[in-house]
Amino acid sequence: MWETPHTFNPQHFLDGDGKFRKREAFLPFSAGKRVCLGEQLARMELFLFFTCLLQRFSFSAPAGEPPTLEFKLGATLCPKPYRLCAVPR
Ligand code: HEM
Repeated sequence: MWETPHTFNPQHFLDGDGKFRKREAFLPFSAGKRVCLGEQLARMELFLFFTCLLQRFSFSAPAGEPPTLEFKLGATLCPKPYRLCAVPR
């Protein structure tokens, strides 16, 4: 389904021209009868939340602490604790 499932790879969502492409395998809000009723609200909130943050801060990994895709297994796959630098722009 995903070309490189264990790697951070934005190309999963980009076509040959670098434009966004929708992938049927991406189902954060589920599908069918039990699809999330709050999807549209959540999408608007996420857009506003991350736009505000990205307009105000530059984010980066602390020196010598590269980001990792390791996770804790539970009801969902939860990222392990990590540190992030948020520098006002
Ligand atoms: C990033 C935010 C959200 C994600 C990733 C998300 C994801 C999901 C998923 C995967 C389901 C299906 C669960 C299942 O299969 O049983 C679900 C169901 C549901 N979600 Fe969300 N959700 C989000 C935000 C919201 C918000 C903001 C609301 C309401 C204001 C909401 C209301 C609901 C309701 C009512 C259901 C049950 C639908 C049903 O079973 O008929 N969700 N959500």
